[in-house]
Amino acid sequence: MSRQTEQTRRITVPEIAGRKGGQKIVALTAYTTPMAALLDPLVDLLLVGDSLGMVVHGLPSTQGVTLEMMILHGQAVMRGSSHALVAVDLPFGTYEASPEQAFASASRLIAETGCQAVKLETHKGVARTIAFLVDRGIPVIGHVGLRPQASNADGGFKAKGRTEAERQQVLDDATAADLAGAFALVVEGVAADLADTITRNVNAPTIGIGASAQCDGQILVTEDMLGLFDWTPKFVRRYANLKETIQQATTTYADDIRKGTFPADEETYRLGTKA
Ligand SMILES: Nc1nc(=O)c2c([nH]1)NC[C@@H]1CN(c3ccc(C(=O)N[C@@H](CCC(=O)O)C(=O)O)cc3)CN21
Ligand SMILES: CC(C)C(=O)C(=O)O
Ligand SMILES: [Mg+2]
Repeated sequence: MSRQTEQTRRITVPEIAGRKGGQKIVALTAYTTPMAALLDPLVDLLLVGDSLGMVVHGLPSTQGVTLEMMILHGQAVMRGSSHALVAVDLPFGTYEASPEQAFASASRLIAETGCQAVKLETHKGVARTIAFLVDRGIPVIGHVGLRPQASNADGGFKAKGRTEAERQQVLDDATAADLAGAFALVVEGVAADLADTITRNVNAPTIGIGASAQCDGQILVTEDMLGLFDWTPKFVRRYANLKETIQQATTTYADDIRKGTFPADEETYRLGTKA
């Protein structure tokens, strides 16, 4: 047996690509080493999403996220994981100008973090950039439908598929990314029947977020799923209430300090004194 098969081995790009119509892809976002370490054995794919700008840095949108931020968090997630495939988002302004700009940014993400793939928000014009990266050995996940980096142009975060023209646009974006060689497609915030049509019409597995259960996998922002926030998009299911857990723990900690019961004897060093 080779050393690699004895140890845990990361899920590969071809393994995720091969999940079309098969076992569902389980994906979550991760931004830090400890969270990555907790999620890693339980999921197939960890995404270092540019949502980290909003979720951990308090920005109002994802447009202020830099490549340096993505590299720092990508490195942290790689240190905490050994099983899941790790993909990192290309942030706003680091790939749209040209395929060459995209290659420079994507190759830095791969080289400096060790991640296996990059994700970019895609419309028809980005398809030739996807082909350019894929031709040069960089696996790409496309992201269609609600594109948070386009929130200024869209007038906010708007679900897609309200008009026939919009439905055709999103389907064209998805088909173009698929033909350009994306190995998976995130489909965000689209009408369920449109997500189904996309899933049936592309070769790449689709990973839904606010899309449809017919997608080949699902992703959520981990902090949303764990119940850290009061408001979340409609598509989030809360699987825990960490906000309440953290507030209760902190309230008890504060009470103990104020009462003088923390730290106790067993939490205190009594080192004695040597002669
Ligand atoms: N915490 C968090 N979760 C996310 O899923 C997420 C982020 N942050 N930041 C980056 C993007 C932004 N996302 C968003 C943000 C807002 C809506 C939103 O307002 N949705 C409305 C839809 C309104 C409509 O019908 O068009 C909703 O009510 O769900 C959706 C996705 C998804 N991403
Ligand atoms: C929500 C996912 C798909 C994402 O792009 C992000 O976290 O930035
Ligand atoms: Mg993103």
